[in-house]
Amino acid sequence: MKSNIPKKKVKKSWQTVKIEGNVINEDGEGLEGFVGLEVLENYNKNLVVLGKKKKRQQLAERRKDKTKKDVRKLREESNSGIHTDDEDGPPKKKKKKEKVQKNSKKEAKSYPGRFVLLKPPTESEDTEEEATASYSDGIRIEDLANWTGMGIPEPILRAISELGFRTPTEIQALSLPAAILGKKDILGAAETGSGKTLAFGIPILAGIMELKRRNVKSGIRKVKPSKEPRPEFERDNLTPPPEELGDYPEIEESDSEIAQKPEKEDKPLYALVLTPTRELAVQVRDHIASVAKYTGIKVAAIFGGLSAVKQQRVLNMCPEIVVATPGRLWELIESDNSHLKKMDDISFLVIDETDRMVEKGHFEELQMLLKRLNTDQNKVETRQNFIFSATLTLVHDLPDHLQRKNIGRKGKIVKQTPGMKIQSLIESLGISQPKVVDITRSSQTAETLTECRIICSIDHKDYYLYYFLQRHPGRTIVFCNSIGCVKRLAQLFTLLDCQPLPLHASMIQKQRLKNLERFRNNPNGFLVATDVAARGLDIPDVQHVIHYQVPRTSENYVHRSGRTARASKDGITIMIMEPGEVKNYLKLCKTLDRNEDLPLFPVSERHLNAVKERVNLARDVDRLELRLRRETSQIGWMKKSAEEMDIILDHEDITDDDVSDDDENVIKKKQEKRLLDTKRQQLKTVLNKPLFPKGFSYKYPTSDGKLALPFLPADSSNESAIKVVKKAIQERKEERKRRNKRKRPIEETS
Ligand SMILES: Nc1ncnc2c1ncn2[C@@H]1O[C@H](COP(=O)(O)OP(=O)(O)OP(=O)(O)O)[C@@H](O)[C@H]1O
Repeated sequence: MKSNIPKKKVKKSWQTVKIEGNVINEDGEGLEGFVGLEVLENYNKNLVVLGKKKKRQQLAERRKDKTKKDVRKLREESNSGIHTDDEDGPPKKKKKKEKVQKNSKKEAKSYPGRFVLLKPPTESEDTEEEATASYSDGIRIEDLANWTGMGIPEPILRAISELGFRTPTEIQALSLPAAILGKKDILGAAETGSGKTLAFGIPILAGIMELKRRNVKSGIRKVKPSKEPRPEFERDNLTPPPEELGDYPEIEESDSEIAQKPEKEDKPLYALVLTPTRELAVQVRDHIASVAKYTGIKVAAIFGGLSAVKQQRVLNMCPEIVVATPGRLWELIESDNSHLKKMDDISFLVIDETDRMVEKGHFEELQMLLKRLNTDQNKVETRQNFIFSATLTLVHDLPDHLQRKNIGRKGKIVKQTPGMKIQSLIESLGISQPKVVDITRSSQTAETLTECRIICSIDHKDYYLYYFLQRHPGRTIVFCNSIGCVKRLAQLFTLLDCQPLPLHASMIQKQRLKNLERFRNNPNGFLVATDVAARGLDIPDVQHVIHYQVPRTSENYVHRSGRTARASKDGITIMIMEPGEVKNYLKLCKTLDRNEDLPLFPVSERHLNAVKERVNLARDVDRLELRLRRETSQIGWMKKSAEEMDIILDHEDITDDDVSDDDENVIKKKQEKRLLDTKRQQLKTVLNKPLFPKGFSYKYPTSDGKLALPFLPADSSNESAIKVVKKAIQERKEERKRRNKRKRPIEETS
């Protein structure tokens, strides 16, 4: 239905409305209960009807005031690097007035006056409606108040609201205003899982929107005015009508490398995000794309292991943001990809996991890329850079050989400080006076992370790992130091029916992504990985991280452990260490500022025997299978070569199909096969029995290798791993207190 009321007459109070025909139904029935009509502006089906416009205006006003204040503050703070073109400054009063008028005209044009049949609200109902006014289906306007004043454009806020993020995380709150309003380079260090991706993702999207609005192809710090009218959907702080938003392509969660609808158009390449691993590139793309949902900005991921031709095609769609691993990116640059030719003009550069990316001997392509990007000083100055990692400011002791060099030397080689590390990064990456946001704790790990260890002989590691997996089901990642170790564990734990999912660099990329997806989808998923999965991967609800071997560097420990306890959730990390690894462990404790040993994880000794029986049987099966496989493949290879060379093989080289039953080798092989069948059967039988019958007590291994009894209740069978450790720590504390109390009277009497 349409109102005939001229727009001028529309007021916010009740009005008489001239209507044609019946408003209820054609025969006039159903008018009982009809009380009145209200005239509405800006009515649309997705928004709550009453008071909406008022609410929106108030919110826009509040945001504008805060934004103005922030801009003023940032301008005062910043001493360089910020362009102060007139157009960049706060809009002049007259212009602003004109703009507001223009906008309201546009609004009036796009929202024809409508009316709706409503029961007149009572005072209290009206208030109630205001309070529950929905910004999106999930979050109320009030709930996004924490995101205001940072210069985040409305379409991004809308996506944030849909993601359910009510408050910016600390790193986001500290980085966003400086990045969006101040156009500062950001060097951000914050614990794992603290939301660093959006700390650079949101400013990039906001910056691209600004550049598009101003019709500028490159250089966020050199913003120029545009005579073009601002597109409706990009009006900051104003809710775009859902009819309009509906026309924008929504991001499809799919396997494709591009997260939005393909579109053939020659658009600038605004931003480049570099990540150290392929899986991280995919994840960062998806994360940014989820926030870009209503901006129309496209994000693509370019990484090795998948078809380069396919990725060329993706780039031909001109995504504004490219997330890439350095190797594949360089390969495509060298192949003269037309979209990547625009790389020299990018306005935003992100180097995620920077400390890893700039490590010597890694990512030579990154150095080449930086050299190219930093050739033109004008472009360097107008580009905004983001340097992020959880271990950006982590510094190490001098290595032994340098410490020895220092003996008797005058100009001593000094240990690098976090400040020195930052300075050298700034110099090597060619960034200008960044805002440094370092909110890492001295321990470097997340506050919600519980850390502990298990000490055992190298041979017993499998027992403890199997024990843990059986005793504490839940999404678990086991990290190893080598691909060989991952392969061995994957084999062994498959035999033990644990369904491990391996992930390492020599697997084919499709399988890597598939395994990660399977892990993500299984609440009891068990991923066995090398450090390729250590950095950045954000898999929800990983409960346990196990270091099967002490990591080689403190950084690896921090990042591996950071796959759990993310976004303020609890998590536990357990280091399984053998005596040969103690030296590395101590070094790690020193670098990470640990004054005390990590607590020991409680293990029930009683059940270790059953665990050993299973693991030993699985090991036997594994060994026998491997031997038979080797023999078979060796014979196959010899037969193939013999055929090719047209020669006849000796008896002992040929399979049992080709020789008589009394051949010694054949007899041996048959015996092995029988043994393998028996072992398989035995393993099957023990795996069918429950390992942990209800009700048992814990014991945990002490540093001298003996198993001590922590003071735990007899039946702790349903407790989580975190609870078990926390209890053990508490009990140890109390035991220490008791011991000290017992000692004191003796000391006092002596
Ligand atoms: N403001 C927010 N509120 C709630 N959750 C958020 C917010 N911002 C990001 N997240 C979520 O927090 C999780 C961790 O974010 P992200 O992966 O960006 O962390 P990170 O700091 O980059 O971690 P890492 O150092 O391991 O790479 C993600 O699941 C993300 O969706």
